[in-house]
Amino acid sequence: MASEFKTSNQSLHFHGLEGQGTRFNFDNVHDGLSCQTEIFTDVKDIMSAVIEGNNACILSYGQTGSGKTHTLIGNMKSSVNKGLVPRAAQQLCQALKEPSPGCSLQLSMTVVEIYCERIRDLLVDGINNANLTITQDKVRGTMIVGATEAHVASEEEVLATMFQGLGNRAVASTQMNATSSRSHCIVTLMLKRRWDSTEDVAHSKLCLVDLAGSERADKTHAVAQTLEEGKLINKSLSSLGLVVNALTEGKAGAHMHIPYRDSKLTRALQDCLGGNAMTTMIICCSPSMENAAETLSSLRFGSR
Ligand SMILES: Nc1ncnc2c1ncn2[C@@H]1O[C@H](COP(=O)(O)OP(=O)(O)OP(=O)(O)O)[C@@H](O)[C@H]1O
Repeated sequence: MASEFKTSNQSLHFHGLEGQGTRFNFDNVHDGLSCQTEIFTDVKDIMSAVIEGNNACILSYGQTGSGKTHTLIGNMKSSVNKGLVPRAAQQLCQALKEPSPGCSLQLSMTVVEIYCERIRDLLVDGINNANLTITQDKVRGTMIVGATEAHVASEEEVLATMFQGLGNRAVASTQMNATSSRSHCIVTLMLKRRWDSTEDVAHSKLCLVDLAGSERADKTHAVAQTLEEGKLINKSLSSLGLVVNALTEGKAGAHMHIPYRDSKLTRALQDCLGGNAMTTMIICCSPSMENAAETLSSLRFGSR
């Protein structure tokens, strides 16, 4: 049985559980009939910000199987159903061809995952890179030390690199999704701008984050390793929520400590979440009544 969603452009009335239902307001709300082109339109300001030199982040949040990877990657065989990463790649690669006068642009990318609070470079095989560290570079901002940086110049190169990385991602079969993502996967597209006359450089980046599923352990029938993974996933998602809360309250005027260092996820995304960076979180929801409790929890997370 399906949960009941009544949606308008910016609000959603969710009536999946007992009671009167709950209304949520978001910048944009899409139902099952929306296509990927519409979702990309919602993030067009983010794309402009990155091309103009700011950092940005798009996070895909939701329980396992709710469509996070679908939203970011989509169906490559159909131009209508391509996800956000190929669309962002296309737009950034187009920008490479149209630099401002006296300026040149270069694009590079990293693909990493955070699995059980350990950062792994997905662009190399093997376990030697299984616990990379994070540093704060004076010029480039938050960096993952030792992550392979691939130079890319076309959408095809971005996608080939991304799929090479995704092939190495940690997945497990849970009761809710046969190939459930058990890690947070971060695809970072980095734009370097260089002025010919002064040789000055400026960096901006877009982090596209496929978060691990926010499921409850009892629903997935998780045992041992999967259960431990689940606990760490939930802990890091909760840290993300606390950082988002602190940033929102900080904007309201209070001088808040932002707990970026409480998880690898928030530390890795530090300069794409706060300051002048633009952040969009996409909350993916299951239409099934069976998942109503998770859906409500995801909607509450997104409305912080
Ligand atoms: N809006 C959609 N339209 C068509 N198919 C979808 C949609 N959302 C999800 N799916 C399909 O549902 C399945 C699960 O989706 P997906 O892998 O994106 O979930 P997920 O949230 O990333 O799960 P996990 O956290 O377990 O990795 C996939 O086969 C995907 O193609």
